[in-house]
Amino acid sequence: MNSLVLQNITKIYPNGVNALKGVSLELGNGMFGLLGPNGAGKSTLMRTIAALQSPNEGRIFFNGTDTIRNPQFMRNKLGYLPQEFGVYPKISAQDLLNHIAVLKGILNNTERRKQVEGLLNQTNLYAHRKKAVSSFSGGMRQRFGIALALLGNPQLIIVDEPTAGLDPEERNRFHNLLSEIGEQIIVILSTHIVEDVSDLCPQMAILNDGEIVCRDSPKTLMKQMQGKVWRKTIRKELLNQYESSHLLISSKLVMGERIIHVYANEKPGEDFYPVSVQLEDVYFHTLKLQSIRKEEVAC
Ligand SMILES: Nc1ncnc2c1ncn2[C@@H]1O[C@H](COP(=O)(O)OP(=O)(O)OP(=O)(O)O)[C@@H](O)[C@H]1O
Repeated sequence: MNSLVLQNITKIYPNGVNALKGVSLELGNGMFGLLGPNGAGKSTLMRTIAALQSPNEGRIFFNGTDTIRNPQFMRNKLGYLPQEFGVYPKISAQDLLNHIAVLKGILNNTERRKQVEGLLNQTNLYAHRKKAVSSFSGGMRQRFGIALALLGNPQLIIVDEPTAGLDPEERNRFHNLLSEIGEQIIVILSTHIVEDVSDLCPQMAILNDGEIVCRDSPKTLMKQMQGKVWRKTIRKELLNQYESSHLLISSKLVMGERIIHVYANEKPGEDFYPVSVQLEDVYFHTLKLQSIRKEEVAC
């Protein structure tokens, strides 16, 4: 069993942005979802875990080794699929994988060929192995990114915003791929897409404004809110009114109708109906409570 322990990670960029404010987390094998809005600090945290940048304070242990003091230990064990890959060279998928495998220290030809072919198969790219990665679709690039990340049998995989921009079919394929690899090692999935976490991750945390504001299993979090989320269809001009009189956690258009979800211990009024709680309710409720707390502190 692998273990990743973060203790009190703080990151302040040179421009003064305090992107992480004392983040502590403990993870074991399996898929872990790190959910948070844009700017919450997810990529900063992923880059810090990946030993691509140092925190100002705090410690990180992977399988007992301090990886801030010994970043190479982490780099040898890590597969990282960053949010943006930059520009791919115009060489074939197979050649690029082969090249990176050499850089990762897989020098034995037979072993390298076996890994490269295995990964092209696993990511469903074998038929496209001779094509340039620069000609791949978004979904194929993401799967190729996973193949790159898996070279060298890493013990920890970090995927940062992997499904943004993928169509539903590619997203599904990508999910299947991730869940296949997620059992024997630690996989951290950093995303602002709630469904990615609810579909894939038995454990999760919400990061908001540089702080972990909740950490549990999606199941437990949803269960805690069961019976306390209510739905109502309203006229759109009444939205502000409901916002000031209820703890409104979300409002969206469904087939042209404005549907609101509110949090309340008891039925909050006429025409409200109980909702089968989804992770999205947990997420928006958590963010809403945070913003209320911040407003109270500011007053
Ligand atoms: N290199 C940097 N220098 C200065 N500030 C930065 C740098 N990288 C990120 N930030 C700032 O740190 C905060 C957290 O950014 P980060 O990219 O980690 O968040 P995120 O949750 O990954 O968001 P997104 O999903 O939009 O990428 C933001 O305010 C961002 O502007």
